Amino acid sequence: MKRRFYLNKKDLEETVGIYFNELKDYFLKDDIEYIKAREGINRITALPIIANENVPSYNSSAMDGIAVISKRTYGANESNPVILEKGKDFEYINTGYPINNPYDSVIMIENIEIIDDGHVQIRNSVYPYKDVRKVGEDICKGEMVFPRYHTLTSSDISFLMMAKVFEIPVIRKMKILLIPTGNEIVKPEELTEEFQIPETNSLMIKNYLEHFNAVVDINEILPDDINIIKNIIAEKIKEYDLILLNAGSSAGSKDFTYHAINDLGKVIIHGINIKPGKPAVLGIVNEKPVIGLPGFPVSCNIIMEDIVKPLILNKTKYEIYYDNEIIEGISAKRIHSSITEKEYLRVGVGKVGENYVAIPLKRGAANISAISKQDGIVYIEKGIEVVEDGEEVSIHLKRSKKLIDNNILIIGSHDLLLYLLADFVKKYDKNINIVSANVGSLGGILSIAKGYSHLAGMHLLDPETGEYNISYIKEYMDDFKLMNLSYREQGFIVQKGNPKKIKDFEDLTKDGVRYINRQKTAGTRILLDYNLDKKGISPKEIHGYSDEEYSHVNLALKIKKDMADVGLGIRAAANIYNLDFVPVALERYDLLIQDSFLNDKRFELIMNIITSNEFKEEAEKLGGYILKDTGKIWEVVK
Ligand SMILES: Nc1nc2c(c(=O)[nH]1)N[C@H]1C(S)=C(S)[C@@H](COP(=O)(O)OP(=O)(O)OC[C@H]3O[C@@H](n4cnc5c(N)ncnc54)[C@H](O)[C@@H]3O)O[C@H]1N2
Ligand code: MOO
Repeated sequence: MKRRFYLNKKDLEETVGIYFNELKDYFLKDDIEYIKAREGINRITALPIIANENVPSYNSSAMDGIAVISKRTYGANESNPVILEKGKDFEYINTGYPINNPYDSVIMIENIEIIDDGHVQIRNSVYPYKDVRKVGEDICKGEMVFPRYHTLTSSDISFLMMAKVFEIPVIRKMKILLIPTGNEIVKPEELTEEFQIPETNSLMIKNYLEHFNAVVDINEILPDDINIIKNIIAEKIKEYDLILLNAGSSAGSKDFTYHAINDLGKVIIHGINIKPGKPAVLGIVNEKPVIGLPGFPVSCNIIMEDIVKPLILNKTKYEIYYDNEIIEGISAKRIHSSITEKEYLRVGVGKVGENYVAIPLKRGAANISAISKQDGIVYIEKGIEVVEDGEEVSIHLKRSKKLIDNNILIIGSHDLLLYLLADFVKKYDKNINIVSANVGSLGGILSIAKGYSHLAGMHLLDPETGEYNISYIKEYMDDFKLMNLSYREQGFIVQKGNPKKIKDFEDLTKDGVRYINRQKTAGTRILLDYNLDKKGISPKEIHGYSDEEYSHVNLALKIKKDMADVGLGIRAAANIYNLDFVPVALERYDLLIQDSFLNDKRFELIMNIITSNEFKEEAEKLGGYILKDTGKIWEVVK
């Protein structure tokens, strides 16, 4: 056999690029298996995971104290206490207990004065749902718990249990076969001669790769016989996802790795410009990778770290979490904190222009979703009452900075297509996460103007022109680019069969109709107020006008749970709960784009996704979406 010289060595990055490109189809094909969610630690979701239950599943008390009817507490203050009667105005409850009609709020036991067995007195009024964990606060049934390619952590597993997801599709663990070769190589425990070499690499390789969730089998040691080596590769490649040969990668008279691989398949690269590690052989047999690792342990280890590890991460979409880096960033929100305690604020993080931006996640002690979403923690020290928006903060990262640099921040109005987009983005680049925050359309404009987000969703109707969004944005920005995501149907979300016969805005004022509203910064709220104004209806005439929810899905859930009869929202949210829907408007939902993001590769990816037929088909399945202008861009200059 001819000796093999490997003179045309390439740089490492180029090598990995060429090799991984040849393995494109191998990486694209996911091997999926279904497992018990409770056994899912460290596994990677293979498809989006949808919640089967609301978390929490009922309105529950967040404190020990009394359940009250908030209205009956109004007017209470230091000099004018209000007396409440047990059974009529309040009931004693503990943390976690359900809050049932007619009660809608909780007062902590510390804040009440007990008069006698049947009466208490309070000196502070409470608003509705104070210290109540509302049903679906963490996640609503039908919402996405995780997109595909999410590596499950310990808290994620508990979150899945709460959302009643008991079986999950995950990426099958990679099966790797390691074949030690060499006449002089023997098991360390069986050494008899001085010139024999203990076979120590395989343990190093196996123990290292198991960190990344791989299952590694060690073959018996093969002699330097090309036919024996070839036969084993040909047989085992049917069963394994990757074969590693050790050693025989260089130019010795018995170095058969190159020939064995090339005879059975194809060697893509032999020789890399690194030291140690240069003689590595990177090949493909049966469309699967077969790699010749150099024999010396350090050389072998370098190829493991720089080629085999990224290969496993690419194939299985496994994400490595780190939690030790501290970076400086700015807060995207004004945050009030307790002066007497140090607060651990969980945040999503992204890099917008030159700044790292920290977006506060849900703060409640019960909001497990915030652990799943956290990129880092900002500690707000004792004695600090307020962190201003834009103020510098130190962020203690919980995920690797390299991945956080890829995060796309979308702040603004809530829309279900953003979940779909998050999953598609993962599908095409597992290293990109979408971090979204729901602050309403107006909040979205501000987040772009202040440099806190890459994209912002909005749907703001200008009643004077009938145009969407542009006139509102102009109040804050002179030059900007706006892109259409979709048109969507807005309307009255009502109980199945529309028992209260809601057809128009006038019907909201009818006796016995309980309305549920959206928060003031929401485009949907503006749509309501615009219509009320046009029809001369005063908000006071609408029962429940001051009850607010922060998303379409949470609003629909309240109607499903019979906590309200009607609310304004999108058709897709009504569909999730099989509620009825009375269309009111077809509105334009756009994404405002941060300047520095326009020429970003990630923006190109988003464009490619949303204009694809695959995305459109999935979007239309949700109901109420029309994607005729999706991807269209409006450019506004002063
Ligand atoms: N004429 C040339 N000779 C060599 C070159 C070269 O460019 N021209 N490259 C050198 C470099 S660099 C390296 S690295 C080694 C790699 O050699 P191989 O991958 O072919 O490995 P072997 O020759 O079969 O073994 C070398 C050495 O590795 C240790 N070894 C092998 N298997 C194991 C194992 N399972 N456990 C522990 N240790 C192992 C052992 O010490 C072997 O002697 O080639 C240079 N030669
Ligand atoms: O390149 Mo070798 O891997 O120096 O020992």
